Amino acid sequence: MSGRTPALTPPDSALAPVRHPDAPAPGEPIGSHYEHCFGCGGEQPHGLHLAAKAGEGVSVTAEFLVRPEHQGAPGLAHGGLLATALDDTLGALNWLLRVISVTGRLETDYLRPVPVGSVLHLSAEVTAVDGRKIYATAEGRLNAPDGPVAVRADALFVEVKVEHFTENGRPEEIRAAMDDPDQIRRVRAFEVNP
Ligand SMILES: CCCCCCCC/C=C\CCCCCCCC(=O)SCCNC(=O)CCNC(=O)[C@H](O)C(C)(C)COP(=O)(O)OP(=O)(O)OC[C@H]1O[C@@H](n2cnc3c(N)ncnc32)[C@H](O)[C@@H]1OP(=O)(O)O
Repeated sequence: MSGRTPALTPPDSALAPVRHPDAPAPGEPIGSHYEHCFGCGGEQPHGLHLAAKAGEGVSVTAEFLVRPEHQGAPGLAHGGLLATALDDTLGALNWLLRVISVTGRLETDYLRPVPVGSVLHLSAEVTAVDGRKIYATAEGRLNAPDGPVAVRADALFVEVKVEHFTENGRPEEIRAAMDDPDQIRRVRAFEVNP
């Protein structure tokens, strides 16, 4: 059973998404937006270590290996964690639009259990843009890009300014991020957005 609520249906005024001219080329790794991100950061020992790549149009793909740390039921991935995988893959779409946005709403369908040891092959694409609202969809397939669909999601991301992070985050982490030249470089990538 799956269906999209009205809040996730783009209005008639919504536009088709436009790939930014400086978006990473199809197949190019996108890299983590923050090394301590639970979804894609390299500095989170129990994190998903999600590795995303740019796709065609305004789309991305990503993979993650389900490890014992990710269990909910014995031998199976936790559902909230699978939502994290979908959410983080959707977040990588920011690099295709060159817009900073955060999840406003995420609706997830769980279609099959995901065993530990599986590789979840994720894909996400922006379907429409209406002002600051970015409508997107994602799915995760078991063990191959054309494997059975285990999870899927519809989402609304909302464009924000960098102050969303600097004004709301805990000062310790904000200071550390500001002192990290790699982090500043990642944020600067968005400042060229027309
Ligand atoms: C030096 C520092 C370094 C910083 C590092 C920067 C690098 C970062 C780069 C890239 C980041 C990528 C991150 C990826 C990680 C994966 C994604 C996540 O997990 S993000 C975390 C989870 N999400 C939140 O924590 C959002 C919490 N919510 C909010 O902050 C606000 O509610 C927000 C921004 C979503 C909206 O608040 P408003 O005040 O700005 O705007 P309003 O007017 O409320 O909404 C705008 C439009 O969106 C609709 N909208 C908002 N929320 C909605 C909802 N839940 N359902 C339906 N529509 C919604 C509204 O109805 C409105 O629509 P109408 O313009 O009136 O047509």
